[in-house]
Amino acid sequence: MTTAAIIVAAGRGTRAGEGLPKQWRLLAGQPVVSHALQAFAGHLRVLVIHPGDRARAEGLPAELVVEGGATRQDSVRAALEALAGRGVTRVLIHDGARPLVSPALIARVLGALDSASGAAPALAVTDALWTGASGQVTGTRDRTGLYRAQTPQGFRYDAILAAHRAHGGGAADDVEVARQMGLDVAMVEGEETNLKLTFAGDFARAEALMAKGTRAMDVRMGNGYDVHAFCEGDHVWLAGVRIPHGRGLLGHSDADVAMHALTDAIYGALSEGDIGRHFPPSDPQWKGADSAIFLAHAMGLARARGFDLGNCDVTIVCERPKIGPHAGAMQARLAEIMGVDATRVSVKATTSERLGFTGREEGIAALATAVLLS
Ligand SMILES: Nc1ccn([C@@H]2O[C@H](COP(=O)(O)OP(=O)(O)OP(=O)(O)O)[C@@H](O)[C@H]2O)c(=O)n1
Ligand SMILES: C[C@](O)(CO)[C@H](O)COP(=O)(O)O
Repeated sequence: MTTAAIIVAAGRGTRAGEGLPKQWRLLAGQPVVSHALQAFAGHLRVLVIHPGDRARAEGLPAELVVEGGATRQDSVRAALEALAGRGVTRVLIHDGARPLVSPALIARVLGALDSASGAAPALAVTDALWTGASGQVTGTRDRTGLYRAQTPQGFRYDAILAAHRAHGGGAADDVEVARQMGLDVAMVEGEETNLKLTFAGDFARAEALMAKGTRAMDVRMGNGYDVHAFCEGDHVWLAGVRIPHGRGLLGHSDADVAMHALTDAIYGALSEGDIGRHFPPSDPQWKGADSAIFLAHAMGLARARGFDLGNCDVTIVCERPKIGPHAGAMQARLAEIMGVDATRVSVKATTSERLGFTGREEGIAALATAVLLS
């Protein structure tokens, strides 16, 4: 299942006043939209920009950059069209001007999408509602059943693309577009901290929230250890990299001992047992399997629970093959599978000074530690 995250950032931010459009101003040292993009790491991120902002978008963490249109709705439509034919099944549509969206909120929307064609966060209106004119209160309104809509708004991709194509324009958000097409949209609990930067004064509030951390951070740590024996062969797979070697490694899957240790560390951090629980060695379908499947599954479980990888550290114990020349490629491959920046991944190696089974070159061992943050 491929989930795309569309981050709309093609507006001009006129209500926020003079200067750079709000999504390009700095918040905690980074452009506002960069915070929003980072929150969706691991998904196929589409950044929608104004045609004049190409240079500003360079180097931002987005897999696709698309030019938006005159309205928010046009911008979303441009991104949905750009995703056609890419195998996307679900899409999360988020304002680039909401930099404080949390992993837990994203997980709630995705969770609700499992049983609905649309899902979006909202907060019940808690203040009294008035009408007013010329600085005077002119009336009151019943607030029962009224909600403030937030993003990300999540949908089945085909359904929301069809809804946008059929819509005549003028919708405030994608829930309105979806509902006009008869799609059901489930509501999940929004967050006060998930504010949309709209007026100049909102920046100070967002900066303060960032400085103190918007919520208690949940930190989980796990470790993993694995061993595979050498057998006949001409290569080994280690941390997703194929290394020519005079022997192979024995295992039900591709016997990637380093990837298995890391996968177990993530399962450990989630109290989810180990690879054997999720991919039993007795099941023939995993014979010769690419261990990337296991690592991607563990990270998928983590994200479904609102966690992302803080960092991980893998140590491979062997006399040979020499790991140093391959460590960079291993780091890059593990990061790619987990959908994180390579700076969060460390791969190193040690010999055991010719002692024990690794010293006698009977097999390879690997240890890993992973920290998950929510
Ligand atoms: N043509 C547009 C208009 C808006 N947006 C994006 O939609 C989000 C929510 O819109 P809003 O807060 O209204 O942003 P602006 O339109 O930029 O603000 P303003 O109305 O003050 O000009 C923002 O991330 C904005 O960049 C967009 O991608 N394309
Ligand atoms: C989509 C939205 O963020 C939902 O609250 C909002 O409608 C977009 O901002 P705007 O100020 O209405 O353009």
